[in-house]
Amino acid sequence: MTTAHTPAAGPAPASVDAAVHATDVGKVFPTKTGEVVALTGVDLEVAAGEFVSLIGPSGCGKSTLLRLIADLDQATSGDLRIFGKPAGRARIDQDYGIAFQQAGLLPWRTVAANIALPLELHGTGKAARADRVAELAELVGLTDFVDRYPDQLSGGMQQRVAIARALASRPKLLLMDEPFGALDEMTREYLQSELARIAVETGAAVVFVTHSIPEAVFLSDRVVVMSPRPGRITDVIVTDLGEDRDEALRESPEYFARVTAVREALHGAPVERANER
Ligand SMILES: Nc1ncnc2c1ncn2[C@@H]1O[C@H](COP(=O)(O)OP(=O)(O)OP(=O)(O)O)[C@@H](O)[C@H]1O
Repeated sequence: MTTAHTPAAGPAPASVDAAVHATDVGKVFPTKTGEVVALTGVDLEVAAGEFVSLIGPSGCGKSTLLRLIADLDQATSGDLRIFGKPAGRARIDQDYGIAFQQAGLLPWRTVAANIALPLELHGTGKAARADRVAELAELVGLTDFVDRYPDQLSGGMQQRVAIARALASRPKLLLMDEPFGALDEMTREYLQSELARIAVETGAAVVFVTHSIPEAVFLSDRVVVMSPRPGRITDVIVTDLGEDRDEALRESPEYFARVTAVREALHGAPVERANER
């Protein structure tokens, strides 16, 4: 098996079906002490149903890129399309769901009512909402907890509620910024397995920001490596690990080889290109 690298530079071919299509995207923040170039020359295409992680040192622009995709901020230059639309249009159409490190649940609402929130905002009727909430609670393994309140749940369970809420409107794209960053290692690995299963079951594409190399490799079809000052993509590693992201994978030589490849790409060391031998 080979570890394939694709060059970070050069615009990807346009595809209307792509979940995300970024061409030469840049973001500059004006500050009192001068301009901060948070992103420059970002070319990235995330195919429908593809799981892509963004990894890199603090300040390399991972969250900024995710925020641009989510229409929480605007690019200074370049072109960004979500399923062929501008990010603002995709937001209105609820084409994507969002889950961040803080689950961000409403404490006065039950689990069911938190999951139902996007459906309420979308004007979904009560009966259809109840059906969908039951479906989502089952998907994330919280059927017995729908009447609980967030402060009665563990951190891992709260994140599962946040994932269910993000999936409520059946988005074909999930945007996740370190959703498991605050969890203990065992819960984290458990939720990684759950997320891998959910991504396959829903067919949603995922753009996932993380600081963890093993997490990125375990979950992703491709790991996008970024570098700061200015924030940019420096490498893209295809994991080629198939759809079965189970516990056996964590012990496999292929998995360790990809972890090593991402680590070397992050540290800027030349990685032996198996496909160029
Ligand atoms: N609103 C802002 N105003 C000014 N500078 C900003 C703003 N948001 C981000 N930046 C700067 O842009 C750069 C990229 O920040 P960003 O948060 O995207 O990095 P990151 O890779 O997600 O970092 P971390 O891993 O620490 O979360 C940093 O230099 C940061 O200081």
